[in-house]
Amino acid sequence: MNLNNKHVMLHDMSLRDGMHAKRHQISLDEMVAIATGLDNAGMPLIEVTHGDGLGGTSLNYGFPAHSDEEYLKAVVPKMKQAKISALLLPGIGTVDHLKMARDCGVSTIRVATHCTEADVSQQHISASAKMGLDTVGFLMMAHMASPEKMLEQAKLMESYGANCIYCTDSAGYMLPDQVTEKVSLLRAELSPNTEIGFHGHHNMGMAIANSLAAIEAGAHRIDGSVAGLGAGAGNTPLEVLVAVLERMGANHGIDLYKIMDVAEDIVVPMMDQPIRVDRDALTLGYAGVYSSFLLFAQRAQQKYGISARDILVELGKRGTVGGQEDMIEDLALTMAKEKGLI
Ligand SMILES: C[C@H](O)CC(=O)C(=O)O
Ligand SMILES: [Mn+2]
Repeated sequence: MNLNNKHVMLHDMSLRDGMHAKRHQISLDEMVAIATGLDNAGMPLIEVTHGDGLGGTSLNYGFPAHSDEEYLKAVVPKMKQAKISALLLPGIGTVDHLKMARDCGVSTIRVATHCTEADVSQQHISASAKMGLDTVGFLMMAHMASPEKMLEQAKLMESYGANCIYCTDSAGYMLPDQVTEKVSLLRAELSPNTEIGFHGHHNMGMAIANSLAAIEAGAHRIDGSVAGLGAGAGNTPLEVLVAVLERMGANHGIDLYKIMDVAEDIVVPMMDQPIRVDRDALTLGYAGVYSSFLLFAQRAQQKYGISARDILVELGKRGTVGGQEDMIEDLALTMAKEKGLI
């Protein structure tokens, strides 16, 4: 693989996907400390919001320590060079949330839908594009759609005004060949002005390999998080990816030692649990389950005595997708009844 002189734009997820791993309880001081460290290390783009995007605060998704607005107002003014992005899932976030984020100084809006439901993104993508924001279409659970289906959905998002389309491996299920197939088709068939991005999860230990495959196939924006702070076994660990890109001669613009220090000195000490490929996280990847279901399944295990692994396998069989968090407890309850545990 030759990535020599390839230009890669890294996008940090610690303060958004990492919110899942922290049950949305990151403090304002922690947010500012991580964002400032990343800014100093040269990170060009940092995502800040509830784990489920703008407006995610709810019983279904979890109540955060602070509102999106409080987080954004704390972080944005402290940035010297980094820009801030916000995620928005139609049905959770509204156009009012989008305006609030713009008013707080957010430069990039990423509108996320399940990989076969891009048509629900029209209102938010066009509103963001009309506001002149960097507008990204984020196709989640990409392993559940064929490359052709992904392309069809990506074209919809492009037609609504997105200037970048993401292939999002929400379940950490994909293998490098599948990433290559999907990203190459998007790169070949979308407008040359439309950027391609890749968002990986490390549930099968493939996040670095998948990110490299995506870059080789034409992706320019690559998501990851410091020390992997993110849902499931975490996102692509950025300090590791930076070291690999450095060795491969790619242009990433990040100071390796500075990002290593953010990982080791700030992020790892604030983790509630080690973020690693343990048996539950591995099950997410193996069974193709949405990474943010991990802690929900583990809580259901505590409550009903059914192993998180069994719950996750069943969720995979049923083809559950993001937004169906309420089904996890329901399923655990049914399984516990069937086993005579309650
Ligand atoms: C709302 C999700 O956490 C978005 C994401 O990061 C993914 O699908 O992966
Ligand atoms: Mn994710």
